[in-house]
Amino acid sequence: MVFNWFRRKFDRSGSQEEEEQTSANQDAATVEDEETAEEEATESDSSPEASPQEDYLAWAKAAYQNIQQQQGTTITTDAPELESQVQPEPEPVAETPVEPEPEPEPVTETPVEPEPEPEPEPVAETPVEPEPEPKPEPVAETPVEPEPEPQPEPVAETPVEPEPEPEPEPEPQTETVPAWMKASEERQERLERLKAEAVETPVEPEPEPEPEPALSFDENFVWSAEVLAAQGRKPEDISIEEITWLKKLRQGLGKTRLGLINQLKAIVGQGPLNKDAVFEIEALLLQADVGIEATDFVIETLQQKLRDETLPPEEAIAYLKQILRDLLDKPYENGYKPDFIPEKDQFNIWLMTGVNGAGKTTTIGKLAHLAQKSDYRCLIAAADTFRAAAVEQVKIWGQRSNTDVIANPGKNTDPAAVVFDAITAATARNTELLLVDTAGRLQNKKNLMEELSKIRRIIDKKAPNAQIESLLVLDATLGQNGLRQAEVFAEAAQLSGVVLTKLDGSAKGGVALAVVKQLGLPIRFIGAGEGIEDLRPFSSYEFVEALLNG
Ligand SMILES: Nc1nc2c(ncn2[C@@H]2O[C@H](COP(=O)(O)OP(=O)(O)OP(=O)(O)O)[C@@H](O)[C@H]2O)c(=O)[nH]1
Repeated sequence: MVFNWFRRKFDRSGSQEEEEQTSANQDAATVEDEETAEEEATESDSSPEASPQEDYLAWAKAAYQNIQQQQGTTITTDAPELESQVQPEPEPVAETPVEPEPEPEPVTETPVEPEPEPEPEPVAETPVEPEPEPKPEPVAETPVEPEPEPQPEPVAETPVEPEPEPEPEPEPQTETVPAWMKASEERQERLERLKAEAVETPVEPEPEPEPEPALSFDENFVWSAEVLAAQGRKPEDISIEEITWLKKLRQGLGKTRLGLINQLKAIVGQGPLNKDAVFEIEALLLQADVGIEATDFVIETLQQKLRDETLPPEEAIAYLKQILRDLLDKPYENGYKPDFIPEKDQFNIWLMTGVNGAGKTTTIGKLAHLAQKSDYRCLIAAADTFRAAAVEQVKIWGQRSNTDVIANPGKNTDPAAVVFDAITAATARNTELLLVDTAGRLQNKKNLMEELSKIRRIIDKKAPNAQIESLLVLDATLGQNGLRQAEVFAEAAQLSGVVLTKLDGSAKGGVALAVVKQLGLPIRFIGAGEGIEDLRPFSSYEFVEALLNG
């Protein structure tokens, strides 16, 4: 079954929460009437005072059964066992946190791939032979690396390093680089890119778009179901992809949430905020990289409310959530359209900008995959010609997402020329979404502006009727530093919004609020992992729930 993420329904305002909750309760009751009469469900049905939590639980069960049916009952976990798991409040979730798969990544070997096919085979050979076969030279094949050293895979992000092998330093690699490679900066960059690539390839062997992997009726499932129910969704409309994503989002924001929620609960709900409380909240928010402007705004708004009314902690937190959602949705009041969906049967061009390393290429691959899955005709333009390696990297993601890539094989080609070619190809193929990779590392703002505006000119001339959007890709782990870089892009490109990447495992999830407050841009997509499925459209409701709900 194809699930269209672009057209997925979700509540943006969160303002209908109560209304939706009632409707969720009704839905749950209806399904229970029709479906198997589980004791629990019957209880909540018959009790006119069923707590919202019980209702959500019933709703979650109905959704769970529905997904089971969709999947031909491949899921094993028994619902009864669930009761015991779900009753406890979401508090202790803390353990589940982050690192969805602390795989040790057998990165080292892969880098040499000249054309790392999306197929898992190349990696399959390399890994440590399970059986010490009597074969003569099992190891001999792997080391045939032509150029870069077996290398230390410094890949800063993945601190997983299985075994610090004999070569611990990231430096030695510089020494061992052949002289010809040191010769030019371009070569150095190429080497860097190969290393970066090494991180991605191993992701391959993971089960990718598999829909069935981790579905069990556990606390995460119930949490996800509650989030969906609160947005007015019906149990029969829920897709396993949504549950999988919400779980990932919640786990990804685990670190940030842990740093916030318990302390906040303890502080708010004690009446008007005194000086100490203000300091504490300020420190908590700044620690989560919410930024000064957004932090001030949040505290002021909260303080105002708490001066007017005495709220118990739960209500104070609910109000705080509302403040955060309003802040995240603010750009829609300032001219940015709330829906960010490529128009079907029209030509849409999305320019992807951002500094190298922010996750631009990965995002393009994930977006292409999302577009393919949502039934769009998609094409990628490899217009980051500033770094030769970037083109190869985009091509790999093109293969992974089954999307053609238009590139110019020449060196130092004009990016605008690549865009020109890509538009020609897109027009001939009746493409609906053209994703354009652009250079992130130009020497200065002037160059960047010139290049982006040249690309825009070409697009305007060659595709005057296209719907053009410009997205800035930002690395959440950089927090405030990333924002500084972003300001340059915000000036250079007429941005339509931001893609926030690497939210998984970052304790700086609050940077989303800083992005919106400081740049005035809406967040359009968020990335919470390196896999092709790990990027989804942004929902302020779901984000805030993942940030502050147990
Ligand atoms: N954990 C995590 N890693 C990510 C995410 N998005 C991207 N990455 C990783 O970030 C690293 C850099 O990603 P790229 O897509 O190459 O970034 P880029 O430099 O902007 O792309 P180029 O301009 O082609 O260099 C890679 O190792 C990605 O796997 C994410 O959401 N979560």
